[in-house]
Amino acid sequence: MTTSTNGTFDRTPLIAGNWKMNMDHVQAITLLQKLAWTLDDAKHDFGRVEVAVFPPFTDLRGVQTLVAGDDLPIAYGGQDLSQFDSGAYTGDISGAFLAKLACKYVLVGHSERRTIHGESDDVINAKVKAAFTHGLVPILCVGEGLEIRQAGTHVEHTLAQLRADVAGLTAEQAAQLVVAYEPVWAIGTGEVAGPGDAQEMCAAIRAEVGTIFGDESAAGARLLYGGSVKAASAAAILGEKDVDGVLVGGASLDAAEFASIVRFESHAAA
Ligand SMILES: O=C[C@H](O)COP(=O)(O)O
Repeated sequence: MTTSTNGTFDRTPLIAGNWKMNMDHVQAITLLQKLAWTLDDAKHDFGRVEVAVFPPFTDLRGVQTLVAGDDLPIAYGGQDLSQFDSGAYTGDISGAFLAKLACKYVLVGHSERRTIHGESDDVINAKVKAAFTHGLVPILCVGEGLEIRQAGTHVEHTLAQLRADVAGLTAEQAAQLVVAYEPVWAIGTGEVAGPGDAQEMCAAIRAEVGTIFGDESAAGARLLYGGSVKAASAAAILGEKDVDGVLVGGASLDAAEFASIVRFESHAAA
């Protein structure tokens, strides 16, 4: 199966910016406007390389208003959702609320949710299903910690997470899924997994999706790499054939840096 060869992509690349717990609702508007202007100046072709941002929940209404008002071709989504639809779940956010705000995507199972909030694969599996129930595309995050990487069992570990998190999906849902491989040891540390590491895992994930759901799902699912991605490191990672995009944390808070990650990919694809 071919994915990206000489700049031709079988799947639309996705460059996603996870703002984490940064940017209040006022700062969010400034950042998004700057990003939109920078990409507009660069004549970015959004049909060729998709751009999405993941602001905190409190920013989403403002983001929706700006995107709709200025007709911005930038997608957005929540950083998490509840596995439940509604009810007595203090502090949680329903996928229905995200859908009502015209979110396209939602992050599920980010390593910070797994470690800080103790989310299990069962919960993450329920959240992936809840996303589909509400018409959101889940960006499922998987990846190993440093000890597992050092033990050399990172592929096995990550595929076990994947299997648990996608259990019970249909082949059609799996074909729409986005999976972000984020080695925990590379998140916010400045340590970037090499392009070869990203490709190794993305190829393994694609093969596993094929084994579970069939070839069509494997060909449709988009696989991202995340972990200390900067403009300087993005191009080489995005040049790997099974890597369909990047999930960017820190560097997405700087409009110019994030835009150059997006633009480099656009140029590579041209
Ligand atoms: O969701 C994004 C990842 O956690 C990567 O974050 P980072 O680019 O700051 O390392």
